[in-house]
Amino acid sequence: MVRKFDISVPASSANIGPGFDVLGLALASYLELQVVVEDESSNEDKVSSAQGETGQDPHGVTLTYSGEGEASVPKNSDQNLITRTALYVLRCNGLRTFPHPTRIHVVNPIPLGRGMGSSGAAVVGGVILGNEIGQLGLSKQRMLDYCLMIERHPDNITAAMMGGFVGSYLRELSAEDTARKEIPLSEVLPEPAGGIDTGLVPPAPPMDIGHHIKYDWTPEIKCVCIIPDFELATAKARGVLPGSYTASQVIFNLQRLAVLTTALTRSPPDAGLIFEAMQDKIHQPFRKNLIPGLSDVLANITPSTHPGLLGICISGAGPTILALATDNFDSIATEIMARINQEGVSCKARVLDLAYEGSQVVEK
Ligand SMILES: Nc1ncnc2c1ncn2[C@@H]1O[C@H](COP(=O)(O)OP(=O)(O)O)[C@@H](O)[C@H]1O
Ligand SMILES: N[C@@H](CCOP(=O)(O)O)C(=O)O
Repeated sequence: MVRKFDISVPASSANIGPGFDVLGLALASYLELQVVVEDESSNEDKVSSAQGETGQDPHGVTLTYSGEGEASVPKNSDQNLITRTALYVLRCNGLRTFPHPTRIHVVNPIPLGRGMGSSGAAVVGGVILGNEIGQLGLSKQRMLDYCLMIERHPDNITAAMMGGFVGSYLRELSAEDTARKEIPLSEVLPEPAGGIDTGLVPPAPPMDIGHHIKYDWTPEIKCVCIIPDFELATAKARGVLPGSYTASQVIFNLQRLAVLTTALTRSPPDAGLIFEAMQDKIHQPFRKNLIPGLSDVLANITPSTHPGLLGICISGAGPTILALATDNFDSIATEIMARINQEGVSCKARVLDLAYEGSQVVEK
């Protein structure tokens, strides 16, 4: 029996200024996994026979790619983030490998390492892939737990899984569950073992790690994404943040966060309110120097210089810059790009709507 299905997962923009590790917007640009499973009955330990037949992939998966990351991402199923994540989900649920043969074609429009949630989308796609391949029947809420074992900040993951404009937090866990959540990534996603199945069962996630709420969104607001032509690993951009903050820095952000989540639901949006509510003291001041031209952009492009603009922030960990706007999208993008170009960095712009629905599986 042949089963064919597509999984689509939206890009995302996290933080939106003051909501560091809290707010996420799902963006209408989708990572797509086109999956063909030719024999669903063979999901047993067939690692060695699969290896023998394909001669290449340790799990007998044919993984092909087009789009962003085509040249650079690993195509081996035990190295690729999407398939490693799916293997993690399968192994937590008593299945050792993919059914053989499995073919996966990835179409990826989300640029890697730019702050548009490429790794979050890959992790969400991988968890959904594991759920579908293993026919596990996990709910989206339970799948979020698996995602959060791999990417520990809930903002991108929740937006990519659930869609829309979301706020999320990680639940405080019991001592026992905290220990399980802190398990090193290498144990959750074991390093490639050259196809040798050690039989180890990875730690399953605690139940209900992340909670979220989906806010309304004013549909006339679009996301103008200015994407510089260089990668900034999220780990590096988290590495420049301080270990502690003053009360005034924290209060500054809390005040704005409380206003911003409702301000973005009102029509017509109040540009003066939103612009100020998108200011931040928790991450942007420390990351600014990693993005040439950003200080200039933040200081000089405002709703009074550019009607239609509502606010500007770093998208996720950067280097993409996110401008929320209701009008004049092209002129806002051109002005931001010019200031980044002045620093010798080229960039491109994309104007995106919100992805209201989040991740989806479509049977073919
Ligand atoms: N579609 C994908 N397939 C495989 N790996 C991916 C994919 N997308 C992202 N990754 C992995 O995630 C890394 C980028 O993650 P990260 O630094 O968090 O940036 P981003 O802001 O884009 O999420 C890539 O270098 C790659 O290792
Ligand atoms: N809250 C995180 C978000 C990272 O998003 P990404 O799209 O850059 O992976 C952070 O700011 O570090």
